[in-house]
Amino acid sequence: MALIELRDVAKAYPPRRRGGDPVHAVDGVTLDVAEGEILGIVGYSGAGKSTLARLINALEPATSGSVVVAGQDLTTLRESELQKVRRTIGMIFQQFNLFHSRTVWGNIAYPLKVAGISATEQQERISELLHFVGLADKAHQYPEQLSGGQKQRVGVARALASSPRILLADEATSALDPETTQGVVDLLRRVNAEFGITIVVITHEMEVVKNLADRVAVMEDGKVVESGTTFDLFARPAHEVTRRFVNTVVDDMPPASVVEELRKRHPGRLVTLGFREDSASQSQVFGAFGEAGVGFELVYGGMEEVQGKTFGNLTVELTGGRVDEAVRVVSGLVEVREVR
Ligand SMILES: Nc1ncnc2c1ncn2[C@@H]1O[C@H](COP(=O)(O)OP(=O)(O)OP(=O)(O)O)[C@@H](O)[C@H]1O
Repeated sequence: MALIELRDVAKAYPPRRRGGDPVHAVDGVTLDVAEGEILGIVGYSGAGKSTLARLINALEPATSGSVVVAGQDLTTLRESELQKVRRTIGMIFQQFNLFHSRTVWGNIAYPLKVAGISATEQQERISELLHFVGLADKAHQYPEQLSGGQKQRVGVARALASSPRILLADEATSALDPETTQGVVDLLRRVNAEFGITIVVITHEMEVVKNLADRVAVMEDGKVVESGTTFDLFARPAHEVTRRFVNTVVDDMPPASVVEELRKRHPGRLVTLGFREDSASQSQVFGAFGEAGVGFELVYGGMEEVQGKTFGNLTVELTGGRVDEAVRVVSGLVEVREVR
């Protein structure tokens, strides 16, 4: 059984104006998150990602459908039972949400105090967590003395303090620069690998999804429009929204503005070759061009690695030789699209 099971879940808010329509923030979502998995939830602003997170961590009730976390159907639980479920879920946020008047130590101690953990145990746990997130030397500093990346590390340590089974990260890296983001992504991978904690990452940053998630669900207008393994989604995005997200980090065909520039320098035939893990290799494809006496030059695109598998879209200029015959042969090996 999955650790999180959403079945036809909907959340509607009252109309914004009197006489208006209700806002369907989440609209019929069915989704499973397996124990130990890292799921990315991607979508533009207003797609319903944060609302879905609030349904999973029992901060709000669903309007309809069922939300089952660790075998418990949240829609049937009393408040005291919901509180227990909330304790199994840690959260980290875009703005870190640290207590500014408490030190790093005090921030991490807070959930432990609330849970009534003894002072000795608190000491031990906090010191362990500080080492884990690499902030042992910052215990007595205040959040304002820390960088964004360090603040988020405190956020992670505080979320882990109560030993959750699930960590929900809501745009947790969106306020950080790319290098710091990668540091937090690496930390979250360790959280998952070393403690087996299931992670749900809500983000609009595809670089984060690419480097962190096992599986991805793409949301639009409150619905999951596409889901699959991270590799499949990146290598073969089916829905328009997915394609737009994937194209922020993976080159597809060159866009019109680039084609115009390419044409000035490359008068030959331009084709985009789509390499996938189960298609032919680059040496087979370029060998076929060579055999037909066709010259080729790479002019746009590149190869990507996702989940340890490579794929990519390479646009090449073909010149001379038996080009039609070569393109026919290569079409049987990889996906070939003409650039016009
Ligand atoms: N408490 C609320 N009351 C009324 N409408 C809400 C409430 N919370 C969210 N909404 C609406 O529900 C829709 C989905 O919002 P949500 O915040 O879940 O989207 P999101 O994908 O997380 O976007 P963002 O990244 O901008 O937060 C939006 O139209 C939003 O205005």
